[in-house]
Amino acid sequence: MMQTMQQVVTIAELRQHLKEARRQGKRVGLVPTMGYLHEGHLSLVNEAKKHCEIVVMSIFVNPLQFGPNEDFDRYPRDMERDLKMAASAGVDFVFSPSVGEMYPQQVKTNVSVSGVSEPLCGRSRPGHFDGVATVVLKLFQIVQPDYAFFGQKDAQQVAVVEQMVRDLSVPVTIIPCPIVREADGVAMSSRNVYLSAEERKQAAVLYRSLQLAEKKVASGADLDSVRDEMIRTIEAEPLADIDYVELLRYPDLTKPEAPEKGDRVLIALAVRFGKTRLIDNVIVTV
Ligand SMILES: Nc1ncnc2c1ncn2[C@@H]1O[C@H](COP(=O)(O)OP(=O)(O)OP(=O)(O)O)[C@@H](O)[C@H]1O
Ligand SMILES: CC(C)(CO)[C@@H](O)C(=O)[O-]
Ligand code: BAL
Repeated sequence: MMQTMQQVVTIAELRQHLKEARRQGKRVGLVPTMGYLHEGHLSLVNEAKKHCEIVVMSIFVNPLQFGPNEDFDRYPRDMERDLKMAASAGVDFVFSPSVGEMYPQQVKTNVSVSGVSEPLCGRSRPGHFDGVATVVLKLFQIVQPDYAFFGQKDAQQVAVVEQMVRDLSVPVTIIPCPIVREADGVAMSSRNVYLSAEERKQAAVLYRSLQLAEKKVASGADLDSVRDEMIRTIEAEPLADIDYVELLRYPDLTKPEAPEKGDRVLIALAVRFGKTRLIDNVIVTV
């Protein structure tokens, strides 16, 4: 019989439910999100259901990972809609704590992963990955999942979480999941709702530039010249304002002199359209 989904807002209550599930020998999967769900999030739930009998989705807009001038206050939120979508995707528990439940006192502990947190979004959003690592470790402590599911759209986030799990021997298996895209190639993202019609149209250049680069890198082209060509392609759209375009070895995120056969290269970008900052990437094996 299909179990009905439950929304849980306290750590204590969630722990109680999961203790019972674990006692029955069920595997627990965690899908961490910030809500305002779309097909990208639901693909993580689908994957989780393949591995686990119990799927927990967290919905929490984590203030620790937003800079002072970022969009924490205006981040899109719609819990009613999210609950309906999560239920029809087959989530068992939505964990949606308040900020006060997660952080009842000023947080004095910071989880900081050096190296992989530093380039790309780490450079543009100082402190962001400390906030991510801290909340993800806290969610792991609360849920104690067997598996946790993360989208490759945030490829650097996957690298940071995997490094943290290895370094701290966290007993969880991380499953990275492929990027889900709209028909024109734009990666699904909660922040796409901020885009005007014209910005949304021009945003299709991001995946076009990634596809172009993917082909060139796979056939051994020089990485700096691929980067230059991507920048020219993106800048042809008048509303696109580049934050970064980088090609780095994955998952250590170091700059390869010349990639060797078999190396994985992350081609990553962050581009602003008006006030909206979009990220996207592809990973190519040379
Ligand atoms: N298009 C997508 N395909 C696959 N996974 C995705 C996609 N978009 C988000 N995810 C994953 O869902 C999880 C939760 O992400 P989050 O709630 O921040 O969504 P988001 O759409 O990326 O939001 P944002 O607009 O903040 O970037 C992350 O692991 C993220 O990588
Ligand atoms: C993993 C995460 C839920 C932590 O707040 C967030 O960074 C996200 O949505 O990718
Ligand atoms: N998925 C990324 C979360 C953030 O932008 O803060």
